[in-house]
Amino acid sequence: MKVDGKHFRSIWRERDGWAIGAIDQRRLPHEFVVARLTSCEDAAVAIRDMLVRGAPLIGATAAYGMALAMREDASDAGLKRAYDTLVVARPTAINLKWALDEMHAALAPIDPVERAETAYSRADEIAEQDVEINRGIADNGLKLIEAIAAKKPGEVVNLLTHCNAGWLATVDWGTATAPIYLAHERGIKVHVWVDETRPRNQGASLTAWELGHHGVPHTVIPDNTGGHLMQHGMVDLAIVGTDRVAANGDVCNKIGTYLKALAAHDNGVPFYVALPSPTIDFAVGDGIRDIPIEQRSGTEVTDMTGRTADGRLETVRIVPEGSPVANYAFDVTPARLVTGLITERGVLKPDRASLAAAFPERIAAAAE
Ligand SMILES: CSC[C@H]1O[C@H](OP(=O)(O)O)[C@H](O)[C@@H]1O
Repeated sequence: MKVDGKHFRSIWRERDGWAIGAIDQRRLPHEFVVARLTSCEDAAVAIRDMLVRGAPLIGATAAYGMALAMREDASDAGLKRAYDTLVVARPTAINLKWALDEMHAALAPIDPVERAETAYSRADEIAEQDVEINRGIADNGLKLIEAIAAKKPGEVVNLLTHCNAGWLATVDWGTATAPIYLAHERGIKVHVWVDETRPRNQGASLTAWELGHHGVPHTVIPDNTGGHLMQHGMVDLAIVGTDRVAANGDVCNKIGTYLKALAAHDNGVPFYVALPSPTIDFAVGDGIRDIPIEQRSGTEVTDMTGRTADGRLETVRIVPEGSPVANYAFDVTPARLVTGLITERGVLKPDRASLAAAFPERIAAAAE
């Protein structure tokens, strides 16, 4: 999307045709730094350390990581090593394994001499497919915003989102933000309550940054504010992203999503989840039981990094030395709390039958 009027994507193939450029999201919002990935290991570290993050972008990065790997070693052993290196970079977003399986399916059957070129072509396809899918999510989610706007002509449609499911979490457009950007571009008055999303602050640092640079009105709020806003009729619609949707419609997303869904359910606020179909894991029948929840370093909770009054970036500790810390990166919202799933093929009920009807080819693949 736009950064000060200039169009950017979150990841791209460099002009040299082989290195990969990506926005280093750890440096935002204070610095706009572009990283250059030149090896499979670079791609794996970028995913693990959250230089890139967000389920679809993790998938695209892994795809390009396989392409970088094929430049290094296109043998069968090299292909397996690349897959095994990348697949463990982060455990929760299913897009990582989905992309690697897509790349493996394209590369394993062919002559190693053809693998590097084929890998870059398939990775490009995965990236372009993400943009196209998210544009479809925008169209389908826009209808929900338009329906609310029609009931309150001339007034602002107030949305709430959690974490960053914006264009920074994908190759472009975002998932939860895609309908918001399209509504804004269509002249609908929207305003977004942006959950700061402790401990990594993806909302405060990333969603606020991208909405601001695209000119979308928004307000950053502490994570615990959403319920109060919903009680007072200040949220018309909640839209979040997801890292994995189980076949039964359970939704895994950034920690705190479940609590927001409970508040929305209690206050009759529509709670939608926006996702591209690669985020659906038909192999998982029960999200709460089966989806692995990543636990990250405690320093993400004990420390905070920000800009000092004189412009320096500093990290400070906010938790007493010696206090134990737990850092669960995701939680699972049961399908019963989800109003609908906004996908590229329409807005679906969060249940097995609806997902299978919309994506029969994915059911067949999961059964193989
Ligand atoms: C469109 S997927 C975005 C999804 O990914 C985020 O997690 P992380 O920043 O740890 O990669 C968060 O769960 C978002 O909803």
